[in-house]
Amino acid sequence: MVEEDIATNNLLPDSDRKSGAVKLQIVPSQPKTLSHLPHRPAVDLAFENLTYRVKEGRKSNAKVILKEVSGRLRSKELTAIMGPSGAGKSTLLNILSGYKTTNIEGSITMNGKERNLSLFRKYSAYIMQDNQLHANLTVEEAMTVAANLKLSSKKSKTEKSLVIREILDTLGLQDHRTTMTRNLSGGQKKRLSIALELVNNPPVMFFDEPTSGLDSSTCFQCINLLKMLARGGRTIICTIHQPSARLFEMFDQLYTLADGQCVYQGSTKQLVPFLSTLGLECPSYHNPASYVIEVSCGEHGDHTRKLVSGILNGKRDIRTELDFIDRKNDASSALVKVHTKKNVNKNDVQNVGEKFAENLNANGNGVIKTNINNDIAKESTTVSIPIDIDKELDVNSALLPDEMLEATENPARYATTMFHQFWVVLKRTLLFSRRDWTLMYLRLFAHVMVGFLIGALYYDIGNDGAKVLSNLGFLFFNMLFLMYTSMTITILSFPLEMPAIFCVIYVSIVYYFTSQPFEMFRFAMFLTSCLLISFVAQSVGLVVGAAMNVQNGVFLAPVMSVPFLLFSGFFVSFDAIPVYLRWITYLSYIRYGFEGTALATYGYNREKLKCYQTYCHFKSPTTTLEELDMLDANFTLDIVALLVIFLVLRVAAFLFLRWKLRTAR
Ligand SMILES: Nc1ncnc2c1ncn2[C@@H]1O[C@H](COP(=O)(O)OP(=O)(O)OP(=O)(O)O)[C@@H](O)[C@H]1O
Repeated sequence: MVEEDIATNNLLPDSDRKSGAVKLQIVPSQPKTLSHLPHRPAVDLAFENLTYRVKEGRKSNAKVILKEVSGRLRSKELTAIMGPSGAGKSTLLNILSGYKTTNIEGSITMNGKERNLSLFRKYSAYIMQDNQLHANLTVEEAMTVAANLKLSSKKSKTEKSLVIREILDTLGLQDHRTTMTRNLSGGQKKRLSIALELVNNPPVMFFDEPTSGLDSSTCFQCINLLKMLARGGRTIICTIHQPSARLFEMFDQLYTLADGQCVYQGSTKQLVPFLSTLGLECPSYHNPASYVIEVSCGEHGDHTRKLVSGILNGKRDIRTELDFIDRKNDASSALVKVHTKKNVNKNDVQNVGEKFAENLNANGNGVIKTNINNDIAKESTTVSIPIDIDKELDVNSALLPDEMLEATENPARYATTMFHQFWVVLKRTLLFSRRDWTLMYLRLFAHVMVGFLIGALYYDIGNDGAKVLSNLGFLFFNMLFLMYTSMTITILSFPLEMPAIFCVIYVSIVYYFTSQPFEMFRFAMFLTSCLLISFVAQSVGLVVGAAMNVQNGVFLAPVMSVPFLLFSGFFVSFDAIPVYLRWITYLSYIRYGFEGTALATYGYNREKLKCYQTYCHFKSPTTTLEELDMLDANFTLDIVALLVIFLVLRVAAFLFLRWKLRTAR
């Protein structure tokens, strides 16, 4: 990563020293080559008459969030999407990135052709504001997971390590490769988010407020990095809230929205002259970025309509001064030309002015003053930055020339097989489990503690004919304990962890201390029932976690379990349940688990229990099963039922997740 060395005054030329200016030297500290990444074509994006509506309340009420906006985003350029709060920046970014796909009208093209969404998703990355990093992985581990998921499994381990090393070097994270991601600074986290996406070498990268939460120096480094990525041939688009003048001038292009319409599209340098053509003079020493937001907010009067028509709601693109004064071409026909012309050089930024040139006069605005200059960025800042960005940040991005796009148009959607992805994610999950203290040790502690407590409470009752009812209470408690410990943890910490080990430990402790029959097959049956209850309960947690938010889930999952507990056969035997309610017992997974453990302990011709009193009603295990209406029960059926419920719940969890993702779009 680029590092800033603020040189002391004595390193400055005499003139600067006298004026008190501090020079900021940008020193590239790392080699910047990304030559081992997969090759990708450069991608230009264009959108035309984009309208986005959301339904509010009754069907007839549709809120229009984007109103027929057009625009173009080019490779090799760093584009900022700016605008007042609520203007529609995030909405536009979500639509362009393919994150939102419904209720959209208008067209989006990729290198002049209609966008193929699945191809585009492969070629683009969307880095959200809150860095979605896994706290319990080191930088290198996180990168390895990304490389294993995103790079072809044909690539060897060494090749993948080379890619990782190269990216970490370029982004200045090599020294932090063994640091846990939770310990990284804000700027480093942002860089790691970018590094993780770079593995796939996406030619288009979207950033939602990449500078939020960063101090000014880190903001500068972050935007510098984005610029470096753009210079490598990528199309970099980010939303940004009122950047400083210094930051603003680092962007190549600006796309400004106000109230869902485009009020400016063009180079950052042309913003002030353009506004001036409409009679909006940005005062000297005023940040142009602030000024355009102020204008968009209506602080200088209502100019939105004037700006929208001045820029043709994004159909115009102000790249050079010529774009204001060229009256020869008709705007709409010029645009049509761009969209239909087959051999247009999409990356030729120099030609764009011509492509989008149109008659400003149509809007009743005169020729601009060409010498208008807002030089706040140059003169009011005491820190000048002598950086030749194009030279310093020369990144070989491994992007393909345009003509090779055809050859790569139909790549497989994922670089690796589903099984391989599953394996990588499983390994990562196991690693999390090992490292997550609360998840691992607290749960282990809870299971061991409760195991010993139950062992002490029900000590040696399993073979006592006088304590059979207590023993049944113990069997039922097992169901309760395993159900709640497995269920709630998945609602809270989606995705699933491994409840099996804890279940085995707990069951071994309580089985021994409560003196259940010491026969291997009975223990195996007991353990199988308990394990399946854990898995089923965990799946209930997954369904609830996938279907609703944590607050509702934590409340609803236990509440929803109450009927299953009531109909488990412990509180009311099957025959005593009203006929019209009996069907619920067939859905009660607790019933199958309880029945399984009861059969394991009292079924299969177990010999009579010991009796230390004159009369023990439950001396014969058959009597117990008879009282529980389990004489005809079948252990295999219980296991099959639990397996079916488990599978149904897993499928339901998957469907809920898919539904949730779809509705978010
Ligand atoms: N699903 C929705 N239902 C109703 N209104 C919505 C919905 N999504 C977005 N909006 C509205 O659309 C407008 C644009 O929202 P968006 O999040 O794109 O704004 P923004 O420019 O990114 O704002 P900010 O800078 O504050 O994040 C807002 O007024 C918002 O309330």
